Amino acid sequence: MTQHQDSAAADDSYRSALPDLASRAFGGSVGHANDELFAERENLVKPEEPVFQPYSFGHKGQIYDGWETRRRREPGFDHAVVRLGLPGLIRRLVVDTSFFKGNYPPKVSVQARAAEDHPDPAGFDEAGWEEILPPTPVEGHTRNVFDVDPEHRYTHVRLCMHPDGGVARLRVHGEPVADPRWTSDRFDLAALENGGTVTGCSNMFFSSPANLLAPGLARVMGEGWETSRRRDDGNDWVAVRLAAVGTVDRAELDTSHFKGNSPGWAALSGCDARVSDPDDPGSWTELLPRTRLQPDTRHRFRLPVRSEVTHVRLDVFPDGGMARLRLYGRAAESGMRELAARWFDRLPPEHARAVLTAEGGLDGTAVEELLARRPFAAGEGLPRELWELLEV
Ligand SMILES: NC(=O)NC(NC(N)=O)C(=O)[O-]
Repeated sequence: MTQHQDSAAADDSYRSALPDLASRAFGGSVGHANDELFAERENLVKPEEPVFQPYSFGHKGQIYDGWETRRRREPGFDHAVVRLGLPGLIRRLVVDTSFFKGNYPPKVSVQARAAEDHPDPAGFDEAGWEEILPPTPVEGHTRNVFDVDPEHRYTHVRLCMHPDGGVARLRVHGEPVADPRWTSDRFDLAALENGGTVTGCSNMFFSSPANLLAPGLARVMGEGWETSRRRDDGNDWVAVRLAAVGTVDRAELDTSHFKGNSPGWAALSGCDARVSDPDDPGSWTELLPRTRLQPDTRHRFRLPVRSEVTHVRLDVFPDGGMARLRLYGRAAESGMRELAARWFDRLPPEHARAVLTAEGGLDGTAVEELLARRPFAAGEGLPRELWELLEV
């Protein structure tokens, strides 16, 4: 684990660019806290930055935009359980104590676990938590950043304050890992929740291109991707690595909320990085020719070209903003095997045993043999027998 504060954290561009798996914007939820007398646990995962108004008192005391417990008079620690909106590999924790100056916790710790189905977070047994950040001192009114590298795919995290106090936000940056049992024949190969990721863009002055791949509809312009006004002859673009190699046959280009700043036109192209270099402009094939767009509209296009691609590039002309980009299609068999292996390899052993026994009906010996064969992602992907067993 490495701990640092803002400026050093910004240097690690890989971790900085990862989505916040806990964010409410992706469906994260704080399902349980042992105490929240001063300020509600739900504030922990709000996507917006915390705010503070001095001398604002409610019935319980000063109002804080965070999770705050009462002063503890007995031994112990306070804890809040977050269900990740996007289960995945956790790579950075941000314990943001903004505005908590005389009431921040001297130490925090974080545990994680992987749960099947939808258990009540108040009923989790103590034994199922794996520690990903041991009790560690934090500063008040500070974004306390911890880079971590746990091996497993987790669905829940627990923030502990030792012994008590208040935290404004908990950010859990990481790589989403899709559960292949929830993909269908045709699915959105670009979606963040399926494992799609932005690999580059020309400009992100007003808002991040990662928003294009977020679940659901954008509620406001700020929840999409917006570039600054271009004053040259070029055009803006974003490149996406798909969740799996496959063919894209439908695209949705959603300019909702972009009324005075929608692009005039857009085009899509694809590249198969298994056989050609995405950095070479000659590697890209047209999927959707340059097409007129309307402001504030969910455009749907059928794409005639059906070659297998690993990356898709959206060009907008000349600049502007877009709420969502959806790229529906079919994963190639090799792509699906790899996607499934990425998930299976990272299941904590107990979770993998539960999945194989419940869904696959395998006996104990067969289960242990399969676990001993991990990792599958480095080779051919998840073997067909397992694939069929799990009805992926
Ligand atoms: N002035 C305070 O912030 N006091 C207390 N907290 C709230 N929210 O009033 C406390 O004791 O931690």
